[in-house]
Amino acid sequence: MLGSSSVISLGQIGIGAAVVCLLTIAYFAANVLYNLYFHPLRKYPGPKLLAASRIPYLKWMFSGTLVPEHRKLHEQYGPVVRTAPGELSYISVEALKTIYGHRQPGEGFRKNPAFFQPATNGVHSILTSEGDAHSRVRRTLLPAFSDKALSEQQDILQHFTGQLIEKLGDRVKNTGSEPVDLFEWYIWTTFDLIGDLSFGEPFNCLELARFTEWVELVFNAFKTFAFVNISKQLSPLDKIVRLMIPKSMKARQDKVFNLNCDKVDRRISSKSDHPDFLSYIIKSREGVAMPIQELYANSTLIVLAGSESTASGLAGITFQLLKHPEALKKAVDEIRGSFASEQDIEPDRVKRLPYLAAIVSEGLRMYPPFPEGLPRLTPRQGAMICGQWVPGGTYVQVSTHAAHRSTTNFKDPDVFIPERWLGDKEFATDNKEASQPFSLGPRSCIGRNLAYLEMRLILARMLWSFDMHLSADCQDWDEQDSWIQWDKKPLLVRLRPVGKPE
Ligand code: HEM
Repeated sequence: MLGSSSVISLGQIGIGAAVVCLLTIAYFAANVLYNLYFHPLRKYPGPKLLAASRIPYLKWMFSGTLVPEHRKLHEQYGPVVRTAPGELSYISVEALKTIYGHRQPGEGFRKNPAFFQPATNGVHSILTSEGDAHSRVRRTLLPAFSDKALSEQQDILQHFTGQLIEKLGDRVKNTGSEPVDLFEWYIWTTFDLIGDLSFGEPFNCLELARFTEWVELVFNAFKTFAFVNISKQLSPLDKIVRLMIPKSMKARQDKVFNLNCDKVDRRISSKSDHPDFLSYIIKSREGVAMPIQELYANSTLIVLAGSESTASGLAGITFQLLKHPEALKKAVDEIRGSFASEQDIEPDRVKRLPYLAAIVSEGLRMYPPFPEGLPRLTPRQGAMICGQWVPGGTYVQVSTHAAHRSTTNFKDPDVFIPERWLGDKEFATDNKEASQPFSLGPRSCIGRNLAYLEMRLILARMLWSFDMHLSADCQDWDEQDSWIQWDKKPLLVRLRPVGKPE
């Protein structure tokens, strides 16, 4: 009796499981059919596989190959491609202006909330806040990035650039022609600088010529964000996937955040007049110009946003320059011909060197530090993009690298030609506005002028002080995967102090 009832119940379980399986298959099949034949984006060009399901897109995100895949898609399908069931990618200037440009009345293009999470204390930073909250934070932070602030911060920039040159000089003296990993040295410099500008104290990477604990903890933070983003898109399995993220990762995030809070507290109580970012936010009469929890969130974000990105840009520009001897010679001639001594290489003067400006623009076009698109959601009421209607709630983006490397925007897009930024007639048809490494509009990079100045000053002093040769095994250095930022490899370069015989 007992045996037969358990057989029946096993049978019932089997039937139940089969029904669940069939229903799941039917749900997915109906979803695929809807995506292909009834979805409002069905008429947009793109491969059927991408229109049917988001899985191939997530696979590219996971494997770090979004950048080359987007480029291939735009080469095959044109300026707009349906890259997932509810997602469109663009490469034109018109799309850039519509999606990221200044807000029209009404609800604009929001950052995709699935991708942008608040800081560890649950408070949104400038990067993740929206609407009026974002405008208020941006207004409060802007004085710290103004021209006036930048000119007051020049000594700090000079100090760390000088330290980089001095330490590299010592290193070359001790190890001779052994190549150095310039990316590593650039990142130590930009971290020290951003630490000093954010908290009034550097991270001491240059001093010790290595990553210090704090920097090691936050280096590659964007890679972690990329994997959290992927997990969030696997709904309804996202909760299970997130359970698989090691607890140590969360503990690491908390530790960094708490260390930052201590640094901010120390800086506020120091009452120092060091011209760092906080000095423009701490007002002696009114106290601090934003709630303290918001200040913690923003200080942490600024260190993350302003360190690896600038080092990445510097490494990309140096790589291109060393691969192109003619451009390198012109840059060296301009720098060594413009100054009488190293002390004369001042931020105000490097800003006026046209060839240096052109190599920075061209280097960032070829190797934008954030090469993927910046995802946005269309407003609820929908929007016209490039003359075509896009329904509300659609994911849209301009794929940065694909736009920078498209023949519809640039002649010979894969060739490093600084002259295209100097009015060379051969490149008169270039669509220069399509190169936007800092994005544009109200959410564009607030640290753009600082980053430009930092990169120009460091490059000028490197080219003044050293003859540089790219190591033979780094000729394909820029072939890299990406998880929000490039997954950088060591940039091995042999340095010889100028004037020193081989
Ligand atoms: C070459 C170096 C840099 C590049 C290529 C770069 C690029 C960008 C891009 C593309 C965005 C837009 C992000 C989005 O829309 O989601 C952005 C935003 C931002 N960047 Fe940068 N950045 C660089 C350096 C810096 C520096 C040095 C700082 C500060 C010290 C900084 C601070 C910020 C902040 C605070 C935002 C958020 C702005 C907002 O949402 O209003 N960045 N950056």
